[in-house]
Amino acid sequence: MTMPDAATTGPDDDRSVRVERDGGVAIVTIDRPAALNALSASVLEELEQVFLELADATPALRGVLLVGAGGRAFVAGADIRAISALAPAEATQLARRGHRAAAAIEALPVPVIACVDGFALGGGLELALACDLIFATDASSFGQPEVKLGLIPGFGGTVRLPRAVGLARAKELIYSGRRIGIDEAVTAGLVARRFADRDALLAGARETIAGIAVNSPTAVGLAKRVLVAATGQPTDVATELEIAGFEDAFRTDDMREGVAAFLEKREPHFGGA
Ligand SMILES: CCCCCCCCCCCCC[C@H](O)CC(=O)SCCNC(=O)CCNC(=O)[C@H](O)C(C)(C)COP(=O)(O)OP(=O)(O)OC[C@H]1O[C@@H](n2cnc3c(N)ncnc32)[C@H](O)[C@@H]1OP(=O)(O)O
Repeated sequence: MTMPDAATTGPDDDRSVRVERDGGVAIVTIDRPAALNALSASVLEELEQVFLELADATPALRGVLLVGAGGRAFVAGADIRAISALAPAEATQLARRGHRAAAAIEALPVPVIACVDGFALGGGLELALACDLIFATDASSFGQPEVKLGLIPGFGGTVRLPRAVGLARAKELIYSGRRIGIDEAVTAGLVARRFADRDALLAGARETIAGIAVNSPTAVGLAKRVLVAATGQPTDVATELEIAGFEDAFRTDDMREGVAAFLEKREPHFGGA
């Protein structure tokens, strides 16, 4: 898939996942508003491909905003119509496809911000949890309602939701399947920043990426690699992962530049190598 820029995507574009580049920021839009951006097999495949290809755009790429089209939902879950036709083995295959898309997001060495405006449910919340940060508008709601369909989360919710909100709250949300609003989502630590509306949300997400982009791209990428790999691991395993990342930082030109700039009392100029 070639990486289209804003000029090559338009209303008649049949992609379910669109990518627009704006300087160092990529905006990835899931565009199935008639189904509240529900995740189909092709959306999952496109998401994985998009994020794998964005890896080739670094270090010029400094951050990604993941958004849902239509103004009512980020993503309202896996496509229930499609799920109804699945055999168990097919469901497993598609869940693995979803996990691959999440892995591609976590492997991208730049911050990915899920910009939620509306519903983030089931696979939609799980997709947001694979991102580095969840920012949301006051109109947003979140939940893992799979048990209401006789299912369980199949896209990492039982792995990442406890890490975000703690095991007890994750259990209550997954067992009850209830939706929570923005107040509870912020209190629970699920949402990092809230905004009055979509414009403020996207502006705030860009501001956060700009604030990170002044730092060494290699250091930010190494920090993400360690945080993704180490979280949830036993302490001895996690500390070894951090030590390996710390050692890798000493092999970078950015580290030399950062230390030299401090000692020479000047601003660093990081090349991302
Ligand atoms: C072969 C392809 C397979 C693709 C599937 C991929 C599976 C693998 C992916 C990884 C595994 C994911 C595992 C995940 O954990 C499982 C799930 O996500 S299960 C789904 C969880 N989500 C939900 O249960 C939410 C369902 N939606 C609702 O509850 C409501 O729609 C709402 C969000 C509360 C909004 O309600 P309303 O405002 O009343 O709006 P409508 O209900 O009328 O919705 C408008 C329109 O959108 C359609 N729609 C909404 N959600 C989905 C959905 N999840 N899948 C498909 N379609 C959806 C809804 O049917 C309406 O359409 P219309 O009737 O107008 O045609």
